Amino acid sequence: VTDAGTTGYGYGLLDDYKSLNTYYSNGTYYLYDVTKPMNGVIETRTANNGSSLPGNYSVDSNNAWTAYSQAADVDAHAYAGKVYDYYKNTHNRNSFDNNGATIRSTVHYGSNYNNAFWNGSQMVYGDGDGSTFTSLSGALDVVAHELTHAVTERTAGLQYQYQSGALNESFSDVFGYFLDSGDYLMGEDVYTPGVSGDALRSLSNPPQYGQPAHMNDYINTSSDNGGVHTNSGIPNKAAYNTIQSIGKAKAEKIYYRALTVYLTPTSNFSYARAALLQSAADLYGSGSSTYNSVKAAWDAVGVY
Ligand SMILES: O=C(O)[C@H](CCc1ccccc1)CC1(C(=O)N[C@@H](Cc2c[nH]c3ccccc23)C(=O)O)CCCC1
Ligand SMILES: [Zn+2]
Repeated sequence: VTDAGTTGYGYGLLDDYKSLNTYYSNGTYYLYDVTKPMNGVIETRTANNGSSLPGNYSVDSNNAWTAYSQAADVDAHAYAGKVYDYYKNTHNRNSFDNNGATIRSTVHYGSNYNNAFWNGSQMVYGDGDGSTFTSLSGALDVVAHELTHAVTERTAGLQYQYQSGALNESFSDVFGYFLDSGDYLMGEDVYTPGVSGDALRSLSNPPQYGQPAHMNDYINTSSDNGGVHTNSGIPNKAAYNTIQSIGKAKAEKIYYRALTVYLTPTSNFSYARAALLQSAADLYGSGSSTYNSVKAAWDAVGVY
């Protein structure tokens, strides 16, 4: 058999069956998805619990990716494909650069590594320590969060500090919701596997996980790049208010337009309000109920 795109299957971290777009070459199957338009490739690799990137391709002998040790690879690959499809089908964006850039993930990064990140070139996922986290690629909202950092980097370029950094964080959480909109929680599928119902963050109730939900409670700090993972609660709450009043379909159009057309590297919360209002006006009219709902959403968190 010559080299070819193939379809395999496997089980994710929640023991859920997933079909996989794989690649066959010379007796080995790879997590290498060649089904996207304009040669947009999605590839998944493993660091084998080391810390050198990008690591080696995840491989299998028979295209049945059923070993538990492969579950993080299966989820990273399948979820990256889902996020690719979301940006292409909903926003007509072909990968994070809108030019078919290869989407690369590396799983099994580090030892008991309780985090994940976009490093400017690729997504990287730890396996967690089994108590605080399980493998972080096991959550679609986490994968969408990381890939949205790549989109933000190529569009608004929001600097990762203070208010622009909290906006950067918020847009990643909000698009995490757009992908995984069964709840307003962030990371619930991989956070504290031994505890059900908790999460890393909540868009509907940021204070539940130690985040402010109003400008009066903005945290002035230099840690975490100026509290980017804390102060994101304020724009996250505004996004929740917006989604609740106008619905997901309109909200995702407004958020994508603000991110790709109006926001800049130094945009602050007030500028984000203006960018979202302008996007609402562009798409639905400046006197529309949609416009007024976005205005009310930001009034409610004390950002004008
Ligand atoms: O993408 C991001 O914003 C986070 C990237 C964190 C990071 C940055 C630079 C180098 C290494 C890691 C990763 C995620 C995050 O929100 N991390 C938070 C919360 C967190 C996860 N694991 C932790 C361990 C200790 C403390 C905090 C955390 C953080 O790093 O603050 C996003 C979704 C889930 C994990
Ligand atoms: Zn982030």
